[in-house]
Parts: sequence; structure tokens; C-alpha cells
Amino acid sequence: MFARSAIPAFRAAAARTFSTSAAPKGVAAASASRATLAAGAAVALAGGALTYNAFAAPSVHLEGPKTIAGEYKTSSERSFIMIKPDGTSRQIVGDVIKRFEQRGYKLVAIKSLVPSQELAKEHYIDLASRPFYPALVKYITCGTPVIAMVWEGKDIIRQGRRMVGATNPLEADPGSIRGQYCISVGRNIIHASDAFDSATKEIGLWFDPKELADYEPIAAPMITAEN
Ligand SMILES: Nc1ncnc2c1ncn2[C@@H]1O[C@H](COP(=O)(O)OP(=O)(O)OP(=O)(O)O)[C@@H](O)[C@H]1O
Repeated sequence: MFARSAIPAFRAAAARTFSTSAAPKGVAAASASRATLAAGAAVALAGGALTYNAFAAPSVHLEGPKTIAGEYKTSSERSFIMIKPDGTSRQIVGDVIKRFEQRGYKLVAIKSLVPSQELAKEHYIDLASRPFYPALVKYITCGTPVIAMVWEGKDIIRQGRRMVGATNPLEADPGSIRGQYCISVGRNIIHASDAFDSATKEIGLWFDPKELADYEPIAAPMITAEN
């Protein structure tokens, strides 16, 4: 059984880079402190509740150059992207997925769930002192599902943030997802990891490693070749 005390340890290690508005971009991999969940344990989600399921091996890799978020600045880099309840309700899930697919990114995990209070609070824990935090948690757990995804590919963390757009949709580039689909900071339809250690934390929080697929899309060489 996963020791619940590992979550606060992990939270402390993830530091401010988890929340996305003010995080130092691009330096997280080098500077981030790391945490390791105990071998034989993982965070898993079932029926919208946060549970801690034991498993044999491997452990969730949260430290070292290669983590559950792949390897930073390589084609194995991964980001946690989540369509929020308003995005699901407004039926733009397909459009969001299409953008990432057409850009050349690889979908390695996806699931629809109604997050528990515990999970939503943990995801946004770095904003706990902000006045909008209770409403944010209420919104994420409102009963309409979120679409939790892991996308993989070159520079996905930075590009994912660019594709999503600014936190306040009114400041977002019109070509970005938020810039195209929304006008309110409280209903900005999508989340994307802002740094490598944030992606590591978030993927580990929302997914069991066994849910992450390892495959090669047939068009991969046409997307990734540099010459
Ligand atoms: N002033 C605000 N009023 C209401 N909600 C806010 C406000 N600022 C942020 N939020 C909500 O909290 C979320 C997290 O805020 P954060 O500052 O981390 O921005 P973000 O990184 O762009 O968003 P996310 O983490 O969801 O990708 C925002 O996406 C938004 O839903």
C-alpha cells in the first residue's frame, strides 16, 4: 500500500513549478528537486476517487533524467493535458485532441473521470492560498468529467503551453485553444503542465504507469526527421 505520506513529500519536491502561471519555464529539469514514490506502490484512480494501489514493479520514476514524464528535451518528453469540465460540456474534446494529433504529438494515455475532491485539491495544491481555490476545486469536481491525457513528443511541455494559451483567455493568442474557445479565466477549458517537474508530478498523480502506452505511430519518421 502506498504510504500517503509520500504525497506531501512529492508535493514539496514539485515546488511552485507545478502551478503554471508564474513558473520559470525551461529550467525545471535542471533545477527541480526530485522525489521517488516507494517501490511497489503507485497512485491510481478508480471511480473518480484517489486511491493508492500497490503494484509489483516498476516503481513510479520521479527522479533522475528520465521520469514518468520521459526525458526532458528529447522526443520522449511527456506532458499532462486535461480538458476541464467546461471543455467536456461544450463538446470540444475532439477538437482539442485533433490539434495535438495534427501537430505530430503522440497520445500515450487518456481517460474520462470525475475527479475526487482530494485529487483536485492535490492537483492545484500550489494555489491553495489563492481566493479562487475553493471555487476552482468545486469547478473541477462539479460532476461533468474531465479528460485526462498524457501527450508525448519533442518539446511537448513548452509547445503544449503555447497551444493552450494564456491563463486568462482574453490575453490568449487567438490561435490558441483558450484564445479560440473561451473568454473567462474561471472557465478556461484546458490545463497543460508548465514544466518538466510539474509534468512528472501530474502524470504520477493522475495515471498509473501501467496506463501509459509505449508504441510507435506509423507516421513517426515523417514527423520527427530532422533532415
Ligand atoms: N483570478 C482567477 N480567478 C478564477 N480562476 C482562476 C484565476 N486564476 C487562475 N484561475 C484558475 O486556476 C487555474 C490554475 O491557475 P494557474 O495560475 O496555474 O494558471 P494555468 O497554469 O494557466 O492554468 P492550469 O494550471 O489550469 O493549466 C486556471 O487555469 C484557472 O482555471
